[in-house]
Amino acid sequence: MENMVLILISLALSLFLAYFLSPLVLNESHFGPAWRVLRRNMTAVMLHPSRIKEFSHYRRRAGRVLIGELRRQADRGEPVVVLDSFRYAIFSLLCWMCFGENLEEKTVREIQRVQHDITLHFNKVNYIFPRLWEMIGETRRRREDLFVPMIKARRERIEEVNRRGEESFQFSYLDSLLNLELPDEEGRSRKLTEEEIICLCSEILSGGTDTTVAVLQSIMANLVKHHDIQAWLYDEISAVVGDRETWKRRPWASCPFQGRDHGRPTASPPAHFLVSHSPTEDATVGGYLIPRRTTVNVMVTEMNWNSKVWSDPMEFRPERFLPAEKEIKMLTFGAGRRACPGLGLAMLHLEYFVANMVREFEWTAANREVDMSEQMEFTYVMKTPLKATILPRVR
Ligand code: HEM
Repeated sequence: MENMVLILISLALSLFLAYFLSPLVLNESHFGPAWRVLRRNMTAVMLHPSRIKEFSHYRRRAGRVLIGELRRQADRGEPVVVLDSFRYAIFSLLCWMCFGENLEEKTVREIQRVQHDITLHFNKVNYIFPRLWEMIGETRRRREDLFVPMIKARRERIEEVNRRGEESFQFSYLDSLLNLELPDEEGRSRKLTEEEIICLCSEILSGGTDTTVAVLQSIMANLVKHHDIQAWLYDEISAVVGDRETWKRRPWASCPFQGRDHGRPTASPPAHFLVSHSPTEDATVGGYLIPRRTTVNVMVTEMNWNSKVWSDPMEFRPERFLPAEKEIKMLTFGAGRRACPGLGLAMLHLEYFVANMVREFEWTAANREVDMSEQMEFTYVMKTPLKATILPRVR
């Protein structure tokens, strides 16, 4: 009887979540088999390494914004609290990549507020917030009010570019979505609706911001804590700066960023679980049968904390990721067909921002202890945001 009640409650909760959140996110079940076309568009068009290179001027601009903001805070002679500056820099960069225009700060901040509220609704759903439906409706309207004019303007801009035969036109994710043809059930093709485009742009903004920001803050906290490693990294950066090829030949310079398959130099990744997975056929893993359609939650943090897999798993020891030592023992970005498509971009952004911040400033702790304990928000974040004293380096 008790089991029956639990099953009914779970069912009701699932329907509730599906119904209430569907206006904000669209998943594989919304698109059916056409979802593969979208995934290909994201990995092979938007996030392909050659495309990522094209966004380098946005990266430089975001880097300047971040360093400028940190410098302003440091000039006041007070310790800097870095979280908001990190979040704004990463978010603006993703916004420019998504919408293709150098959006003004005011617009970026408005989009940031809407995206933040969407994330908040996800968290509040856990407590079945009474005004949830009303709030979701309101957030959805605000998001539409912001995104629809940008979509329209972009559509017109593309038409104008085609008419004039302009060549130098900066690609954006939005362009790829406006171009896309999805197969429908009758074998014809269709364009994406405005609502679908909004949700897909929103997905990349929320998927790429809090995750990267959580890792960025944790890397900087570790460099503040381990001054010797920061000094070593500074020497490496100074030796290779401006020379991407040399950087590539000196893999130890990238160690704090944990190579391709990792993502966080501390013991836990920003998501403690992957998104739930489910095998389409019976499978056997490590001698255990996983029946078809079982919900599988992969506890990635447990892997990182496992002392049978890692020696001193809680220690910050970037050298463990030197190529000679490196093995794939983590699933920070997931694996398989639903693995994170933003892996390459996230690693690049982390390298870029950390390298610039270490090159510009010497970082020391503002408090005696850097508290590395975590708490759950959209991702796992530092419970006490990093506060540091930064001194411009004399070059
Ligand atoms: C350090 C940064 C990041 C970490 C640790 C991270 C981690 C993850 C993880 C664990 C998943 C679920 C994978 C699975 O269940 O197998 C995921 C999915 C996803 N990530 Fe990331 N991510 C990061 C950055 C990014 C960036 C920069 C973007 C986009 C620009 C992005 C976009 C996405 C998207 C769209 C999905 C959903 C994929 C799907 O449902 O098929 N992520 N990420």
